[in-house]
Amino acid sequence: MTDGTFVSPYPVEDPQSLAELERAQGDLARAVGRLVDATVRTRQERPVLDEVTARVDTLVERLLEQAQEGPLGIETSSDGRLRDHANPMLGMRNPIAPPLVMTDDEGGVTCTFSLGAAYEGPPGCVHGGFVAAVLDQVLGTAAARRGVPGLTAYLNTTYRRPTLLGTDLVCRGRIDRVDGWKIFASGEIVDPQGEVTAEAEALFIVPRWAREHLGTPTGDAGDFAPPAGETGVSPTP
Ligand SMILES: CCCCCCCC(=O)SCCNC(=O)CCNC(=O)[C@H](O)C(C)(C)COP(=O)(O)OP(=O)(O)OC[C@H]1O[C@@H](n2cnc3c(N)ncnc32)[C@H](O)[C@@H]1OP(=O)(O)O
Repeated sequence: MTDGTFVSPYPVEDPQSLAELERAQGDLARAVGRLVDATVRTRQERPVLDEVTARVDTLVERLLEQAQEGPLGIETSSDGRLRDHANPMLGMRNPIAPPLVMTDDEGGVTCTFSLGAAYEGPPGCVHGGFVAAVLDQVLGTAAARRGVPGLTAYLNTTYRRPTLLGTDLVCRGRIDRVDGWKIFASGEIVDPQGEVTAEAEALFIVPRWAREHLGTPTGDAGDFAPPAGETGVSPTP
C-alpha cells in the first residue's frame, strides 16, 4: 500500500534501451509463467525434480544479485507512463499475471483472458478467489479509466456456474454511478457459450490521502474527464 508518494521517476533519456529492457523483463515473466505451469503439471520424479530445483535456486540467486528491497509500487517514467509492472493481474513483469488484456468500450472495459492449471480451484475450474480478482481488476480499471482510480471498498461476487480453465473468457466492466469520490461499477465473466459464469458489483473509493492529486470530483459518471495521458494517480492494488 502506498502512502501517497506515487512518483518514482524512471528516466527515459534513451527510449530504445528502456523498450529493450521492458521487452526482456516481459520475456522473463512469460518464461517463469511457463515454469509455474510446468511445475504444477509435471509428472517427472526424482532425481529430475531435485536437479531442476537446484537449477532454479541458482537462477533465483542470479536475479537477486541486483534486486529491489521491497515491492515495486507504482513507478512513473519520465515520459509520463505509469509502470504498474508488478500487478498480479496484468503486470508485465509478474509471471502469475494471466495477463488480462483490456480494451476500452462503450461505458467501460472489456478483457479477454484464459487461465491454466496454476489457477485451479474445483477440478478443471478457476479458483473462486481468482475469479473475484479478475472482476476486481476489470471493474477497477473501468473506474480508473473514467478518472476515478479508487481502491476497492467492496466487491460482491456471485458465482453462477463453474468458470472453466483453458477456455477463452471475456470479462466486461462498466460504470453504473459516480458520487463524488465513490464510483459504483458492475461486470461479469462470460464463457465461450455466452453464459455468465460470475458477476460482481463493486464500489471503488479514492482514499482521502489521494484526493488532492486528482482535483475536484463531480456528480456523475459522464462528468469525468479521463486522466491526462494516463498519468494520474493509480492505486497499488
Ligand atoms: C487500475 C487500477 C485497478 C485496481 C483494481 C484492484 C483494486 C484493489 O484491489 S484495491 C485493494 C483492496 N482494497 C483496499 O485495500 C481498500 C482498503 N480501504 C481503504 O483504503 C479505505 O477504507 C477506502 C479507500 C475504501 C475508503 O477511503 P477513506 O479515505 O477511508 O474514505 P472515507 O472518506 O472514510 O469515506 C468516503 C465515503 O465512502 C464511504 N465508504 C467508505 N468505505 C466504505 C465501504 N467499505 N462500503 C461502503 N461505503 C464506504 C464512506 O461512508 C464515505 O461516504 P460519504 O462520502 O457519503 O460520507
